Amino acid sequence: MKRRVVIDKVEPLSHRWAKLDRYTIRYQRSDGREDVLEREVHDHGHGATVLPYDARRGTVLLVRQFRLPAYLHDHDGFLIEACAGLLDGDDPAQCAKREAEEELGFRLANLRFMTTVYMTPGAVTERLSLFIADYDHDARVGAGGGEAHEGEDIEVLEMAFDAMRRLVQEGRIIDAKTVMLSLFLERELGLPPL
Ligand SMILES: Nc1nc2c(ncn2[C@@H]2O[C@H](COP(=O)(O)OP(=O)(O)O[C@H]3O[C@H](CO)[C@@H](O)[C@H](O)[C@@H]3O)[C@@H](O)[C@H]2O)c(=O)[nH]1
Ligand SMILES: [Mg+2]
Repeated sequence: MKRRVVIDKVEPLSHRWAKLDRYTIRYQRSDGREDVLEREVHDHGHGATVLPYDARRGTVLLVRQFRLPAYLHDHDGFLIEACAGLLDGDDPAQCAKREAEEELGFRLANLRFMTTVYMTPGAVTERLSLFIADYDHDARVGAGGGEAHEGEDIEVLEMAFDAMRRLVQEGRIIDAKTVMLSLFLERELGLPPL
């Protein structure tokens, strides 16, 4: 069978922290005709994210940090999110555990893989792996907060899972991975709607 996609040209537009390339492709449409398309693709690697849950206290751990892209578009920029990070050579589960220690200051147990999703498939190559895990206060390994020398300034939030669910329902948690993880944990716990 003839290939539907042929990459004719890749032009680097910016190769700094992330890579932005302009691709010229020949794409065979479903009606059989061929289109020549230009698409700009952003590549900063893949990532992992985790929502830790303390079943005894009914609490979750989240982070709040400044996100410039949100600030530029109708938000104060301080998003409430699940802890997350770029893989940096680790596999997704190792990455989730490492980021939990760096950003939250907790060692996680019983990490459960939920799914891997494309966050922005029209423009960004990233695949993000989602996990839920257990934590408790005996597994504290540090203050959290992230890597200050890399410009991270992360506030750790601990709240009742019900409070998190309300923030999602009210549209005050609007980070996609965080909303997804809230729904996964809700399903895992078999909770009725709020
Ligand atoms: N120099 C430079 N550094 C950057 C830039 N953008 C981010 N960084 C730095 O790169 C690091 C990224 O931190 P991580 O904790 O590894 O990732 P994240 O920003 O939390 O992103 C995670 O969640 C995102 C989705 O919400 C994901 O897109 C991402 O892949 C990852 O999983 C931080 O130290 C940040 O300061 C940039 O344009 N330039
Ligand atoms: Mg992070």
